[in-house]
Amino acid sequence: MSPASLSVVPDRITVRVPAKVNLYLGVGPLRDDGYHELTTVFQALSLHDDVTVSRSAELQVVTRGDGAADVPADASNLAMRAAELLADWAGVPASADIAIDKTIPVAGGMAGGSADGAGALVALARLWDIDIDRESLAELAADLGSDVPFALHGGTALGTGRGEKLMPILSRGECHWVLALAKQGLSTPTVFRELDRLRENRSNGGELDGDAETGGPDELLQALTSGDPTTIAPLLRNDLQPAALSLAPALRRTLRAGLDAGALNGIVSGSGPTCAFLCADEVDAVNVAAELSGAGVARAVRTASGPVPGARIIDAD
Ligand SMILES: C[C@@](CO)(OP(=O)(O)O)[C@H](O)COP(=O)(O)OP(=O)(O)OC[C@H]1O[C@@H](n2ccc(N)nc2=O)[C@H](O)[C@@H]1O
Ligand SMILES: Nc1ncnc2c1ncn2[C@@H]1O[C@H](COP(=O)(O)OP(=O)(O)O)[C@@H](O)[C@H]1O
Repeated sequence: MSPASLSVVPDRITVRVPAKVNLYLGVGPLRDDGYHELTTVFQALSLHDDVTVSRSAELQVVTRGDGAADVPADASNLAMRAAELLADWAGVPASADIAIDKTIPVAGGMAGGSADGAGALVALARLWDIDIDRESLAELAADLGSDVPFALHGGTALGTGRGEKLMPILSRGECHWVLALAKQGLSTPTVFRELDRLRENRSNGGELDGDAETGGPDELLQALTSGDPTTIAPLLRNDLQPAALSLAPALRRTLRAGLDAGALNGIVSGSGPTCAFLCADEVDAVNVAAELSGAGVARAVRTASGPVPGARIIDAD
């Protein structure tokens, strides 16, 4: 046997996967399949979950770290669903121990569950020695959830369809963020439903705060090529924000506190309730984070930067 054919498949693999923030989230009408048509600009952030897989006779998952108690340990865990989906695709038995180390807030609008699904796909493809091309992996990811393909992709990308169709975006420099984590999560489908309700209300003569009829993300895409945070900041937009604020009104105070602390701009991250503040540079981000912590408007405050790469193996033995 030649040395090459002895190529070793590791028994234990760790994949690191980033959280995301939507710099732009345009929500179109509700489709017949229950999803909304989106135009979104994702950025992957330096806040991550680590997914470690190792050999086992069964398939099981354990979650540790921030919010672990709120993550299901059964077949509904996105990492377990990823394992079943990949095993099915490859025709191999779905057996592995999966350990998730969470830093991404659960139900926080930062795609933590999606990150774990993407991480499990990448880690298990290696553990089970499955030869799968990027395109097929992205298709499996899209089956798991609208945000999962971006967790594989990372960087900065334009998402269309229900968010699963991706195009990389040219962006220069680094964005420095402060993240205000909330005590309680928000359910993504509930927030989309609330937006539909508010829009229905508006069409009957009511007002929908912050749902301005503006153009697409072209100006933001242009600003991202300049890499200047002061140009990017006023172009941040999230159509889900009025719905998240309607369900969690206390977030208005959080957003105000971030601006008072010196952030260039603040938005609800995706379906919320995490609030993301763009800062001028790393030093400003540390100062804003310190002041925001003191304001008592968040469960925890973190700093993060982006863009960072998507799901990648960081350890294998
Ligand atoms: C809102 C966003 C913005 O990036 O992320 P989060 O803030 O939740 O992380 C995403 O669209 C969430 O993506 P993801 O969390 O993968 O959602 P999915 O599992 O695909 O869908 C969960 C539910 O959200 C609603 N949904 C999701 C995506 C979409 N384009 N339209 C929708 O209406 C549907 O009710 C769907 O049944
Ligand atoms: N591995 C996982 N990590 C976090 N949540 C998960 C996971 N698997 C399933 N879930 C479920 O998905 C829901 C949404 O979680 P998450 O992806 O963290 O939030 P969001 O969709 O707001 O970004 C959670 O409330 C939880 O019930």
